[in-house]
Amino acid sequence: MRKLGIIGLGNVGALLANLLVARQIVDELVLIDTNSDLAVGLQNDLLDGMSALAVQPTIKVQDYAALKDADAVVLAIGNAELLKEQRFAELTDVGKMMRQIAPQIKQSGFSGVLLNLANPNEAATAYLQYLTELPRPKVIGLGTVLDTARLHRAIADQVHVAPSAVTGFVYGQHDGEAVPIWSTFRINGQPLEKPVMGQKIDPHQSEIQAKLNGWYAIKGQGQDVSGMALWTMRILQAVLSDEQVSFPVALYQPQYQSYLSFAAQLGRQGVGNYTLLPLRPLEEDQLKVAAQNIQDQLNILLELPTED
Ligand SMILES: NC(=O)c1ccc[n+]([C@@H]2O[C@H](COP(=O)([O-])OP(=O)(O)OC[C@H]3O[C@@H](n4cnc5c(N)ncnc54)[C@H](O)[C@@H]3O)[C@@H](O)[C@H]2O)c1
Repeated sequence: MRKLGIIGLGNVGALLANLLVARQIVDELVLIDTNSDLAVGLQNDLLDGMSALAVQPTIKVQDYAALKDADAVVLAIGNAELLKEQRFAELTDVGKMMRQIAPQIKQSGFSGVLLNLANPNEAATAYLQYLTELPRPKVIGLGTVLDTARLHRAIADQVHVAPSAVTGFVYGQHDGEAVPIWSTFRINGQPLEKPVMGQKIDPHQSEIQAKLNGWYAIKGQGQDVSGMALWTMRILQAVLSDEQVSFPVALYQPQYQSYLSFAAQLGRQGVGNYTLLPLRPLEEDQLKVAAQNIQDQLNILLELPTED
């Protein structure tokens, strides 16, 4: 029995619910939003379409208690409108939303994996862990998973290979101090320095192109939710099937004493073994800067006035 919850049913949460149902990777789905009409509307829309599917999950709405035995809960709350102002504009709004949600998650007795999609991702994930008091390995964020996928695609495009032929991680801070760990990047197992079919990779050009591709998504559609929803599905599958595959999610990294995007094996336990690759001194310095930025944002959340 695969049971998942989604809290926040805006652009991201609704798309994710549709994908989970259509791809038939969930048996029970719990949908929650402060806007009850939205939750009931999405439930009815999904139920109308589901008779076309061989596997039909049960869908509950607005029921925190039903999260008790969920394998994972995704937090897709936020305020997409604020993103038009600047990339970290959601910080205090997301903090206030989490304050309202966390006690209800706690009260439900939920003990699965909590996956945060809200931004600023690493700081908000740290705050969520603080509020829910769930064990740190159980509270993760999407982190730099999408930044990593974008960079794989940009590198692959330069030398005309499939993005899946490219491996390597971006660490640090999603949308902020993202740090490509160049020493970990490979194309079909070969380091980036080695030409592919006689063509040499320009890593910095691919970094610029990856950012540009993300910008095109937002400029054209006003949002970049498809990549995010599909990678969220990928993480959920790793958790549900206890895959123990490494992804650069937002997690607590003891070496930096902070939540940070860093690769670790994911499975039903949440974070398993960290993927400890040798980092260059410059990369370590950049990660320290990212950890400090995240801590500064977390401090703002920790100091939010209680009456809000
Ligand atoms: N990591 C990425 O690449 C990436 C990409 C796109 C969006 N995001 C982030 O995902 C989050 C969601 O984005 P979106 O576009 O779906 O936002 P949205 O504004 O469309 O939806 C947010 C939803 O959260 C609900 N909500 C607000 N407070 C709540 C509460 N206390 N309890 C339950 N529900 C509540 C709202 O009613 C709304 O339906 C944002 O933080 C956004 O920045 C991240």
